[in-house]
Amino acid sequence: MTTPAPITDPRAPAPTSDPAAVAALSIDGVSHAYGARRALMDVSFNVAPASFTALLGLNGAGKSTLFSLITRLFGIQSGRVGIFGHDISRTPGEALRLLGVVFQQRTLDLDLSLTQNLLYHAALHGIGRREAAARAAELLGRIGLADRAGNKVRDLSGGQMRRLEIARALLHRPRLLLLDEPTVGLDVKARADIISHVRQLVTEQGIGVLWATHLFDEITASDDLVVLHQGKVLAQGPVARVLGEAGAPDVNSAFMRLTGAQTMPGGGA
Ligand SMILES: Nc1ncnc2c1ncn2[C@@H]1O[C@H](COP(=O)(O)OP(=O)(O)OP(=O)(O)O)[C@@H](O)[C@H]1O
Repeated sequence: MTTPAPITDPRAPAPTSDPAAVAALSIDGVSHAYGARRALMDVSFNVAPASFTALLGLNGAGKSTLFSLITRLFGIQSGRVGIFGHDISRTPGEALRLLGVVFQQRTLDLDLSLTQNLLYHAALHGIGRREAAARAAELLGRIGLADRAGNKVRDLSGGQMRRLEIARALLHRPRLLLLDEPTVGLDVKARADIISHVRQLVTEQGIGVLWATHLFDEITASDDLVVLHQGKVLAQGPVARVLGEAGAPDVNSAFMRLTGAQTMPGGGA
């Protein structure tokens, strides 16, 4: 992959005297219920710009529900979600323009080429065809798939499809990227490639990342961590602080102590 150029998007939020003061994502007192089933209870946390925040939780913790609220698939029942200070309920256009998403389920059209998938998505964002073609070519180069541009997506491996989905999520140059368990079903090498690619987006382009996972080994000491369990945030902050507060030597043990779990969500599978 080539070194990406920094993004200079005129639609990025106006700089403030302290840009770090504006969270890439702010979740403030968000609750959600499916009928009588309460999926999220008073969830609050922030994702800083240029940070990698891991949202760690077992199946059913509420991660996908939270993503559905942030992306406005579901209406917000209570609480507030902001993206770079834009309330997603009150100014959704401004907020969503700054957001890129990779959903848990693949959403590529398998019978279209890689380029066609990207151009289709760019058109949905109102990006002109010439500009879209240039961005698509650049992004395919970055994910090492330039030589496959005209191939059908059906012929890609699972890891290559994921990389293409990440490229697609970046086409409109978002400043915040959400990924919902993006390495599920991938082999060890493909997982490592995806994680290192996304970490590069943080360090080289300043993108704020929220990475939902149930796998401890995807989390590193320099990350921010949110532990979500049965719809509640049990701990949050830099990994070192969470470990200190839990009195645990590693994320695995901290998770066990915080949740009282007897079995672990997985560390390497
Ligand atoms: N459409 C729905 N109708 C009713 N209950 C739902 C619905 N979607 C999710 N739930 C419930 O809400 C809770 C949170 O589920 P959610 O899918 O958000 O968790 P998750 O952490 O993303 O887990 P997974 O990784 O398995 O998707 C679970 O108890 C789940 O059964």
